[in-house]
Amino acid sequence: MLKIAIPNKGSLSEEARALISEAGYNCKRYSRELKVTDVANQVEFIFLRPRDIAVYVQSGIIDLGITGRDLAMDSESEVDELLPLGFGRSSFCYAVPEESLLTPEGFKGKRIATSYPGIVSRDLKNRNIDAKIIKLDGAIEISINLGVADAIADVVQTGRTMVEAGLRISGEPIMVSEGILATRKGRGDNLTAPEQVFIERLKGIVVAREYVMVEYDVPGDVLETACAVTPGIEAPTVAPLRREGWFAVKAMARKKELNSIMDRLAEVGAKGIIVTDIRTCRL
Ligand SMILES: Nc1ncnc2c1ncn2[C@@H]1O[C@H](COP(=O)(O)OP(=O)(O)OP(=O)(O)O)[C@@H](O)[C@H]1O
Ligand SMILES: O=P(O)(O)OC[C@H]1O[C@H](OP(=O)(O)OP(=O)(O)O)[C@H](O)[C@@H]1O
Ligand SMILES: [Mg+2]
Repeated sequence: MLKIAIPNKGSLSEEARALISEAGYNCKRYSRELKVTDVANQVEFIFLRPRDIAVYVQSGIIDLGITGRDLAMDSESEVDELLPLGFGRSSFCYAVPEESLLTPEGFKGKRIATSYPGIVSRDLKNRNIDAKIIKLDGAIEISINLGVADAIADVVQTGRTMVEAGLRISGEPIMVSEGILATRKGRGDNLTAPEQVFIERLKGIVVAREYVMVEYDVPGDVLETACAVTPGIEAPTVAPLRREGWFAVKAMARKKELNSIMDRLAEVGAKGIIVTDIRTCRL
């Protein structure tokens, strides 16, 4: 039976379960079960600490796992990223007190607090800087205030926690992260049929979340201009309207470009522009 690990708590947990349910699998926990078996799909979902998932995946005990790219990197496990999942997006950054001029280049001999010692020690090594890493479990932002560190390295999403702690980001982000689907290193070209089905279903949803379906009516003389605004994936669908010289156009478009696309369509004379979400897709 296919064994898939899901974070049992933390930022990735809820979205991972929602994605898997949307893909037609049953991973519903009623209380604190460590495993849920989806008999119909022959999959065993195992609930693990997100930080441990890459370690299990590397060993081959678990076939596939959802974790954070930063957590996988920190654990120094030998895993391959099969699919970025589009949630749990964050940057991993150094920060120092707002008034401090300290930059990562000046970290020699300083104390850096983090819960990601693997990432930080590797980064400091790349920079050829000898600093002391203080390993803490959480609430990293307060550590400078409490006097145990001179700088920190932590996850930044909105940046609110850092600002509230009176800190500012120092230097470029060390890495950007999001939830990922991982497998043991080198297995990527050698996946079983049930694993491929699982990946394709997840990919369908992850891609669909980035796109919308745009439909509109347009007069023939500006059809080409409008199609250039919504080229779709292959090409837009164009059908004649029951109105002389008018056409209906339908195409997928990137969600983040949507408002500018609508502005441009309206400008060229498109009417009845309708946008709908796509739940899942196979491109
Ligand atoms: N505020 C956040 N927004 C988005 N992603 C986040 C956020 N905080 C942590 N992450 C991501 O979630 C993963 C860490 O999950 P983990 O469960 O270990 O920490 P957590 O969400 O801080 O949970 P907890 O602190 O409750 O243990 C990492 O991949 C990290 O980049
Ligand atoms: O940039 P922001 O939007 O403020 O989010 C980032 C914060 O969120 C997480 O903390 P969490 O709430 O999980 O607490 P923790 O530090 O104890 O892990 C992370 O460790 C940062 O502290
Ligand atoms: Mg946390």
